[in-house]
Amino acid sequence: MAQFSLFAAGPQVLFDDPSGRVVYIPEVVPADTSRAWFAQLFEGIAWRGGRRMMYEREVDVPRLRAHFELADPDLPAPLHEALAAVRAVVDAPFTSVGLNLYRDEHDSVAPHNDKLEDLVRGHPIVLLSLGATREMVIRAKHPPRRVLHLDLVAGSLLSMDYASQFHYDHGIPKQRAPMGPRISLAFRVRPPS
Ligand SMILES: O=C(O)CCC(=O)C(=O)O
Ligand SMILES: [Fe+2]
Repeated sequence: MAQFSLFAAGPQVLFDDPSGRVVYIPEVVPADTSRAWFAQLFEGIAWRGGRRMMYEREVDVPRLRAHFELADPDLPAPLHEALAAVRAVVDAPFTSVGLNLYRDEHDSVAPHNDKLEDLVRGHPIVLLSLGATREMVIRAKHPPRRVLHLDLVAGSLLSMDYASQFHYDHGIPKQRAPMGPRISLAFRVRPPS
């Protein structure tokens, strides 16, 4: 089971019950480090757009993405360092990192749970935020439909356990106010393919 081994600025347990455990941990990465990682990843990653079907129409995925296996010998240096920072706080044998780039307030990720077939039971998904602060909405799938609005600040971690993916959706909604770019790094323990 994943365990927290070190609490930088103090974790905020958003919920921890049979429906799942979700914990926000601010200030895990110092501001100058998270700025440097952001700049290196923003410039250095081969970001990909995507297409998906929506209401029987193909549309752009409203953000850019990238993905690495953590065992990749070509893993970019900031991702190595970010993995070490995450592993210092969340003790799970992460195997992959998914990167999302929200270019501005128009980019988003629709409410979803992470695909269970991409996750090993018992291990959390951990999101490390860089760049602009964006709001995450976490909403229970079943009544009473508890809703949490959470600001994901640069340098923070959000850990969502496996069970929470059954019971909650999470998303990053579009905003009206102008926003700078944000990068999130989603560390996962994926089953061997
Ligand atoms: O950008 C985020 O913090 C959330 C990303 C996410 O939910 C995902 O990649 O599955
Ligand atoms: Fe997700």
